[in-house]
Amino acid sequence: MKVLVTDPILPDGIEILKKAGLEVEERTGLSPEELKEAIREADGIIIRSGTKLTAEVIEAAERLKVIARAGTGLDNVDLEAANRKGIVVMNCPGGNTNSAAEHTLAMMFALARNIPQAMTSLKAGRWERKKFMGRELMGKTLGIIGLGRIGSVVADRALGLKMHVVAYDPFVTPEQASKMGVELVSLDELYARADIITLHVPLMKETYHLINAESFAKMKEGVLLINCARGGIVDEMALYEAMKNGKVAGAALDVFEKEPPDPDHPLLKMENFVCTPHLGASTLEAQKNVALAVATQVVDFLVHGVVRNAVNMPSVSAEALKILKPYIVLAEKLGALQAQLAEGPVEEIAIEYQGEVSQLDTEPLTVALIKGLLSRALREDVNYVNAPLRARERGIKITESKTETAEDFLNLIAVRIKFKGGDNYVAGTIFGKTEPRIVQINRFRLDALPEGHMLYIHNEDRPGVIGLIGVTLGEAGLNISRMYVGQEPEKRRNVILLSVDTPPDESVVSALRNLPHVLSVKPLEL
Ligand SMILES: NC(=O)c1ccc[n+]([C@@H]2O[C@H](COP(=O)([O-])OP(=O)(O)OC[C@H]3O[C@@H](n4cnc5c(N)ncnc54)[C@H](O)[C@@H]3O)[C@@H](O)[C@H]2O)c1
Ligand SMILES: O=C(O)[C@H](O)COP(=O)(O)O
Repeated sequence: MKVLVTDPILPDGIEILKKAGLEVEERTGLSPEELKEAIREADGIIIRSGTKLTAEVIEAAERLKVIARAGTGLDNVDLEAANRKGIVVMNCPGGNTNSAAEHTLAMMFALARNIPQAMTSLKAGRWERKKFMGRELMGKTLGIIGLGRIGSVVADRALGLKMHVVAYDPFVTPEQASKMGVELVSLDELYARADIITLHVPLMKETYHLINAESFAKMKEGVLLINCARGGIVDEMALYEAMKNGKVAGAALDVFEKEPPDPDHPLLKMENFVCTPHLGASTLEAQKNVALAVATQVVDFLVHGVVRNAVNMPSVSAEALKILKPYIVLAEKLGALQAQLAEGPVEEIAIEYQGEVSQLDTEPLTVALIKGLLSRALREDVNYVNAPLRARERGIKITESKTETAEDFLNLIAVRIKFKGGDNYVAGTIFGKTEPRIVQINRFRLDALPEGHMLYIHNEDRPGVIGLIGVTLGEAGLNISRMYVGQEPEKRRNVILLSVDTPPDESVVSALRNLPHVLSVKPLEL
């Protein structure tokens, strides 16, 4: 079997692959066309952030079984395309955490003491002691957005520097944060209080341009900004404007929306702009960790059939998978639904398996449910193997119970979650042998296929409301492919679950929210 390696990894990893009898083809710097050609005959591919595995490239693969990322971020892999082709996608989270955190600290010091600018000036023959007046970090407030693996290491080191640390992470509880010595605050409070802001969230739909003109307006005058997470989280043109008008006194980026950035990128011309070419994980230690981990994982999978750190596949035998698959899909969707309905960090998940499903091995279902729930927050860092661990790390209590009969269905998976300030109940079943259905959301009974872009609407049960919703969506060019209505007759209230062909944007959602008798509207992705 052949493994294609399209970004540099250390020879230690290559050795492991070869020793296991795998043929290795190392080809870095390929154009998309060359990549399509090279991937055609590969059984496995090892990448870092330099290789873009788009749907088109993945489609070209004829016998690819595994995509393995020597590192963390998987935003350069089209997961949907890999899922469609049944290709296992795995990463090596953790191996470069320390290096990425240390790079963030290096950026913070560089900004606070103008080190790169002062060095450039001195090398140009100048001696400008007055110009490069710096600031101390001790006593300053560091605002961390994303208190995961890297964010927590940055917090720990910053506390050692005697800084105050505040953080925003909607998926972390105040108790977990305070155990780290960090005060959990809202995003607006972080903007208002932080002298330095650093980003440690994955790049996904929800975090794209998270830092934009509006956010800069809420920040302190003279704030410093660091992004060692992913390009695209910061709107670079908005940053340029904020630096030009003095709101941001300095910024340090290790990552760019387009890598490498165009040479005439306006930020590259700013004196108070510090940058590195995506070096967060570029240390011998981190590269050794990820090279060894990625090669061992690929050998384990291709040679021994063992899956580790996969983000898109449960670890069950092929036989059992046939029976469990529809329930795995349902459980994961119930988890994703609960994650999107929750109004705060999840504290408890109680899962009840009723009827036929209670007789099966429900462990992979519970794991899939937790993965569905946590994927909203952790994306590439949660998989079928580590989902329970990640839930435990976050202090989420999980209970599982089974009853042999289900009142109205042959099988039912019911999930109640408690979050700060409330709880939600959802239940789903499998119709026939394979069709997942959501049959209850809180008090509302319905019969909905959980798939794609959906809108979850609460409304008063009055004539004409459904018509108005249809017209509003129609005027926005959104096609309703399915509609489910659940009723609560005593309170004359409905829930409506709509499937739409394309994701509704914020203007459509707010137009729906403003309709008479509509109580709430939530877009969902299932
Ligand atoms: N510059 C580099 O070379 C380098 C190296 C490693 C990782 N990274 C990047 O850093 C990112 C973070 O890595 P990690 O290992 O800490 O991941 P992680 O999954 O451990 O942590 C991410 C945190 O972000 C939080 N989060 C998710 N959505 C959020 C939102 N909208 N607002 C606030 N918080 C949110 C999650 O709850 C989680 O705690 C990776 O996704 C990767 O893109 C960059
Ligand atoms: O997500 C990661 O692991 C980092 O961004 C490292 O990327 P790299 O492997 O391309 O250095």
